[in-house]
Amino acid sequence: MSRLYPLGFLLLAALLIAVPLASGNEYELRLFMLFLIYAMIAVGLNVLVGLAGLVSLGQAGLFALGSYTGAIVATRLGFDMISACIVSALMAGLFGVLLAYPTVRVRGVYLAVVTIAFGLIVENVAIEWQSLTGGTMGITSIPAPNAFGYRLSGYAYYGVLALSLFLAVVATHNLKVSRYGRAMLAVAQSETAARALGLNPAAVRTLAFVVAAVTAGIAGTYYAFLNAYISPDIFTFTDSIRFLLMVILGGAASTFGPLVGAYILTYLPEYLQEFALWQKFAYGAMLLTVMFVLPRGIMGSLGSLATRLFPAPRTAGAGEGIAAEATLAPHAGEQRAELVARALTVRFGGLTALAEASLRVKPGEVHALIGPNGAGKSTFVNTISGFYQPTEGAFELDGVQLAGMRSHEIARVGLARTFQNTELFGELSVLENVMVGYQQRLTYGVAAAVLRSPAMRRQERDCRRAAIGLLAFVGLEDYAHEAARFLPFGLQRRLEIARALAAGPRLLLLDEPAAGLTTQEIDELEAMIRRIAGLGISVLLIEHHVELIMAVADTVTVLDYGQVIASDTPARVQDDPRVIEAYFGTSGHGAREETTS
Ligand SMILES: Nc1ncnc2c1ncn2[C@@H]1O[C@H](COP(=O)(O)OP(=O)(O)OP(=O)(O)O)[C@@H](O)[C@H]1O
Repeated sequence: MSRLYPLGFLLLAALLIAVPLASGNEYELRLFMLFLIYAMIAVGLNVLVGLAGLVSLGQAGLFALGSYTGAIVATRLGFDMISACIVSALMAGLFGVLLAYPTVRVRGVYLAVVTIAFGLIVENVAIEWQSLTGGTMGITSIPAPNAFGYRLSGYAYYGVLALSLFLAVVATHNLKVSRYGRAMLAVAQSETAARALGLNPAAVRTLAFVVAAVTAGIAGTYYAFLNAYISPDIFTFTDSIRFLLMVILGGAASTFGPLVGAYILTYLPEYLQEFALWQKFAYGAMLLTVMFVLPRGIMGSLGSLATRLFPAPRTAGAGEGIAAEATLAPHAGEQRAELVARALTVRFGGLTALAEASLRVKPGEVHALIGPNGAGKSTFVNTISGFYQPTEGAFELDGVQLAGMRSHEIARVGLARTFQNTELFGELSVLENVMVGYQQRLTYGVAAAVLRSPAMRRQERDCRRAAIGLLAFVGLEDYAHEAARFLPFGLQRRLEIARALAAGPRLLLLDEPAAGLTTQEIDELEAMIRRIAGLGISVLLIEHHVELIMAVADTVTVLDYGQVIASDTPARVQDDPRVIEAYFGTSGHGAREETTS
């Protein structure tokens, strides 16, 4: 599929050049320029909706903000169109940050309501703040499009719009295939896993909101200059719905989809005008039909079809990968990590899930944490990885105090984890899942991503090669381009381990990695844990599978009712009467048998 993108960009450029040559009159050209402006909004909104998975129904508010800002600085301060665009981009970007803030607490339908409220507020401010906005009369006599003191002719202005749209499509596409696009997709699919890999969801979502806001703001200023007149009734809630529909109809997350959606939703109402009475009905019915037949939008569905017809090889290119040992050793080999938890207490209301639990994972060892159901193992894991905050107590990794840190900050210190119920990014490929794990080691910025700078390409290449090597390490190189959700369960568990390793941890926390695996898969897991430990990575293993623990653990700590009742070598622990008592309620049985969870 990626081979088709250059062709798509070429086709888009050819179309943008051909249209003004082919358009018969000024009205046609003007309508096409309106489409270019709407397409710009849709392309930016696609980053928010398609990549970050957030729904905004307030885009008309940002469009209005850009329009009014541009119109005000142009009419009152004499700014030319380019300077007006810069001011409105900054203004809209600022509001993008403000709009992103509620996502810390609300998502889905609640976020949609917040964005609707924003759109309504902008509309009302535009009506009520008469001295600035002209109230319902709006702002008239906006100067003709101009740049650097020169007035732009109709065709020159078309050129500016076409170039801006083309650059917006290229920039958002580059963002999509960079670490930022991957981060957005990852956060949208599993925020928990993304945090555990060191991604800050708030920052990722803010970037998506800012991109969507800035493009809408610039489009707004272009609109004001095209129309020479703006008023509040041009930016209604219905427009916000239309912008969102452009993205969904064209194909959310696809590079060219929003253009197709914007084209249809700009021209369709025009074509349907002759059916006066039936116009709205026909419009709605057509949309419904398309969405029913093509649920992933037009370009999204075409993309899926192309992938089915011309499937890419599932496996990664032979010899492309960097050996996992080379990727992991510099981070783990030199300094083996020590985790120390001191008197950790976690209470949920009246229930004490952990009671002054202390534990020390010695540098380079495999340390197993066991205990009957409800003993507090998951609570311990979730606490030291930052998903729960301890009520009391402290814990540190190589002397760095972790208590009070958030999960993504702890991940960045060098602790990576897997999950009891696997938390993969299901829609991403197996390779991309591991590349998200590698994310923290990439250092290029947003500008480098948008421009596809040499540094960005080099780092991406290294990331890809390291990810392929890690897939080979866990035996998944043959599934590199398969969507993660299609992997059998046993392989999903392995993928989670590869992804966690990609983060370059010094301590790897495996939460019941053997649950649901076959005997053969457990044997392979055992070998894998040994190899990981062999690289100098300390491992904390939460497990019920006694045989596995006996085989790989250097130390076993036993929890019961939130308290540590034993911590010793596997052999000593399994003969400890308190442990036998905890597991069987009597000291008469041996604890050698495998327990079940
Ligand atoms: N978020 C939570 N809110 C309230 N109580 C919780 C929460 N998480 C765990 N608990 C309670 O804390 C106690 C310890 O649970 P935890 O899940 O840590 O045990 P576990 O040893 O991991 O059990 P299992 O082997 O079944 O996974 C249980 O009584 C559980 O009900």
